[in-house]
Amino acid sequence: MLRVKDLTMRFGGLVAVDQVNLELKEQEIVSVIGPNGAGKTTIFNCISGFYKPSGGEISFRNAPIHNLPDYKISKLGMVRTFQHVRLFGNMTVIENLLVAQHRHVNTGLLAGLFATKDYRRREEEAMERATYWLEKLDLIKVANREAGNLSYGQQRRLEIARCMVTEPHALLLDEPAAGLNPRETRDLNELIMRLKLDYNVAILLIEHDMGLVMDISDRIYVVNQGRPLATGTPEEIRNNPEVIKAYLGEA
Ligand SMILES: Nc1ncnc2c1ncn2[C@@H]1O[C@H](COP(=O)(O)OP(=O)(O)OP(=O)(O)O)[C@@H](O)[C@H]1O
Repeated sequence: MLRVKDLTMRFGGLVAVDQVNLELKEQEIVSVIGPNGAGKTTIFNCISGFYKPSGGEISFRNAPIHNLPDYKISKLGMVRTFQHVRLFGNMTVIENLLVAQHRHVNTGLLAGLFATKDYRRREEEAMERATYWLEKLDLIKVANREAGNLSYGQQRRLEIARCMVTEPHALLLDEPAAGLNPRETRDLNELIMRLKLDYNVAILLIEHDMGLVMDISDRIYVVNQGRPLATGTPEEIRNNPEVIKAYLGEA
């Protein structure tokens, strides 16, 4: 579904990502791990169209995407969350989910002005999807609260809901467990598994919580100083001497 070939990203003289290859298949959970500053978020920014890569190729569902801007990539069905929550803090929870869908589906201005039948049907469907995901993510009781007033854990769930209302094929999660307590992390673990199994979403994950990574990943890529270091199953990665050295070297 997603193929990254020889991805390179330079910032001036700094090579933040150096010839990284990566693949995400249907219904897979794949994690990208590595010490701080390894280049993980930069890889995500290139894949999701926030940065234009300096080199390499990225394809999604057999179409090249490395020259596309972020909004076009999300329309193709690949959406992401951010390391630092980015919601519309002054809008209500439900409004955040409706806006996400408006930006995704092109509803013409005229159709909106004249409230055509087709427009009303799409509005209803958007509301149904929003309600469905609020229930799934235990946010229905706060549907009318301003997003900025939610607890941190709720905001992180809302970010995932905001992705899921667009019914994506692939979901990129940037440190979803950061700042969560152990119970919230366990719920997140369960949720990510459900997204894969029940909604057929392929998931690419950046995460520092090794318990979560080892538990849910089908495969793991390790990057160090922008370069690929190892790839394999959780078991293989856990026992890889190069990986152990890279992590211990950091400590
Ligand atoms: N926009 C940018 N301009 C210049 N340098 C950048 C930019 N974004 C990232 N970098 C640099 O690229 C390198 C990789 O950063 P990146 O944020 O991708 O690492 P990371 O693995 O996601 O780190 P962390 O685990 O701390 O989030 C770092 O040296 C960083 O300073």
